[in-house]
Amino acid sequence: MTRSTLTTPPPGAEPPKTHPDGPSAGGSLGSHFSRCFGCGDDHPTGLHIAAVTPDGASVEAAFTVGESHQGAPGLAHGGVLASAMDEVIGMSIWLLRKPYVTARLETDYLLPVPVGTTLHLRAWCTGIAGRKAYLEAEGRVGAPGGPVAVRAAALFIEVDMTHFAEHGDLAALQAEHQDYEVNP
Ligand SMILES: CCCCCCCC/C=C\CCCCCCCC(=O)SCCNC(=O)CCNC(=O)[C@H](O)C(C)(C)COP(=O)(O)OP(=O)(O)OC[C@H]1O[C@@H](n2cnc3c(N)ncnc32)[C@H](O)[C@@H]1OP(=O)(O)O
Repeated sequence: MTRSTLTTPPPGAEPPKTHPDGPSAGGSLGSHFSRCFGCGDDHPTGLHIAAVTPDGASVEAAFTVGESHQGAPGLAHGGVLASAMDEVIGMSIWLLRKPYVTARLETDYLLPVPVGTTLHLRAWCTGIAGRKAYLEAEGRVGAPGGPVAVRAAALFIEVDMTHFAEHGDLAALQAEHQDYEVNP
């Protein structure tokens, strides 16, 4: 795939160290926020992506393209597919149990994806350098070994939990992350 230097781990980048509190091999990841567009159960028009980790380090999910995901008639909207990539990549870095946000997301569209297609998504981290995490994802048509329709590479940046409190909805954060303290 075409991947820029900005999403390529630099020399000296380290492999990710998964956190003991994260799910073990074969475990489900769950949603990080009930109203998240990507994974929230309570989002009325969200993607409702539910992922598992086969090995404790990467994530896998199946996402079926629906009527509400169209761009051209009968075909998935590219932005929706990029959202699905962003979500599974975000889920894979959350295995480290440190908060990260997307700084850069590069997406390659290799095949048109008709409504009704199930994309088998996979995401993994290729390296950590300071606050920067380098990640990749792919979406394969119909089966985990099917043809690749979408590929992505991303740069995520580690933030403090105060990022979400200062810029987002503190009450919603505290409601679903009871362990979050404003002044720990
Ligand atoms: C209610 C519950 C919530 C709980 C949450 C729990 C955790 C989450 C769990 C699970 C997630 C599941 C999945 C979620 C969904 C997917 C994730 C998203 O979509 S996130 C939303 C979109 N992204 C943003 O809104 C970021 C907006 N941008 C920013 O806030 C800042 O720009 C930020 C934090 C990315 C960087 O700002 P700075 O001030 O902290 O740091 P600086 O110095 O600017 O950058 C640090 C380094 O990174 C490079 N950098 C930054 N942005 C870059 C870019 N776009 N391209 C290349 N390099 C970049 C810089 O050049 C710098 O590098 P040098 O240290 O100098 O080498």
